[in-house]
Amino acid sequence: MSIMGEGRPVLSVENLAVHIRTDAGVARILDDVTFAVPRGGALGVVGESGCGKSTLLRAILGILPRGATVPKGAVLFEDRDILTDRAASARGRIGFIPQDPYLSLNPVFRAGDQFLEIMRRHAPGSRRDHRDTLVELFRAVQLPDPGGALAKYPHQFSGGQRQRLLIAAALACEPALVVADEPTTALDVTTQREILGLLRQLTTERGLSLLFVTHDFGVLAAVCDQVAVLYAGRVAETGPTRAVLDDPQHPYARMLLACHPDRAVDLLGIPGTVPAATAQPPGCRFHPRCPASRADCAGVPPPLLPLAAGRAVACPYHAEAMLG
Ligand SMILES: Nc1ncnc2c1ncn2[C@@H]1O[C@H](COP(=O)(O)OP(=O)(O)OP(=O)(O)O)[C@@H](O)[C@H]1O
Repeated sequence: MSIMGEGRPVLSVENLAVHIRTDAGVARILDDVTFAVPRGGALGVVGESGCGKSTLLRAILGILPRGATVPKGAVLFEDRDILTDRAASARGRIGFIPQDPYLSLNPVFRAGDQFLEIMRRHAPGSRRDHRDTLVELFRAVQLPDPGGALAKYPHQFSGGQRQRLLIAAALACEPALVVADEPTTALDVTTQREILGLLRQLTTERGLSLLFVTHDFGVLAAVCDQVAVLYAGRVAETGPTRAVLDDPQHPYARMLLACHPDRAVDLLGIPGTVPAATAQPPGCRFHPRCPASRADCAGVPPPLLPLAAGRAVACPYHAEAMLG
């Protein structure tokens, strides 16, 4: 079922569960996660530290850590399950923008050589074609002296310029989907705003779909038209970003937004903590912290219930909770 938009989504995560065996028991990191990235749209996954954002990205990129199992679910990229269908390998078709531009470039290779090597492996065309594409992309991401940038080493760029380089690299193989992991966390606020504007502009101009992971509602609102709010490895709420931010339905989303309407996501000051992945409570994983919880919230985990206008909420009592 597509809950996010019309037409066939470029990426559909369906009922995904990811477990990792640890010395402390099985970490049930993701459970029944369902959302879709509409073709040409931008979906943000937002949640507190430890809610499973990185694990979700790893599943989508096919790089789950050793010991991880997927007891349930599918990750459909252009209609093929990239978890089980090796031929559906998404390499080159999913561009990835990592969190930290300082750690993500090899310091001993020139920028051009690093990216040309990736393109040699994943993009059709000659080295000359790839060079032309890169220079065009360096111009598109507004790097000074796009031609000269090919010959520079990473330390010769500023932090913001390195993030521009990585955006160019993510677009180099003409991906259908760009996945970004908090790509502006390491940057100052002004540079952050510029990079987010650029990312939004480039993905819109090129008709690309974007999956954006963040812990920051302000960043989410600047980039994404759809949102999935994660809590302890489950989707609490999904829908159009503006509607969810203006009128959240899940008690967790409401409490988060009441704390920090346009800043980082965390529930500091609200009793309890995010449960450890090896000790998830039964039923609704938020119920021990939820002021509206009832006895049956500790029973069966609540599924996402469709609401009007493309929204869905994993709380059968959301309407009553609104009154409380
Ligand atoms: N390899 C692993 N082995 C055991 N537990 C893990 C492993 N990787 C992650 N976890 C646990 O899974 C949960 C989710 O972790 P994950 O890194 O996916 O969250 P996150 O939302 O990306 O957090 P952050 O924003 O802090 O990076 C956490 O409780 C974490 O401790």
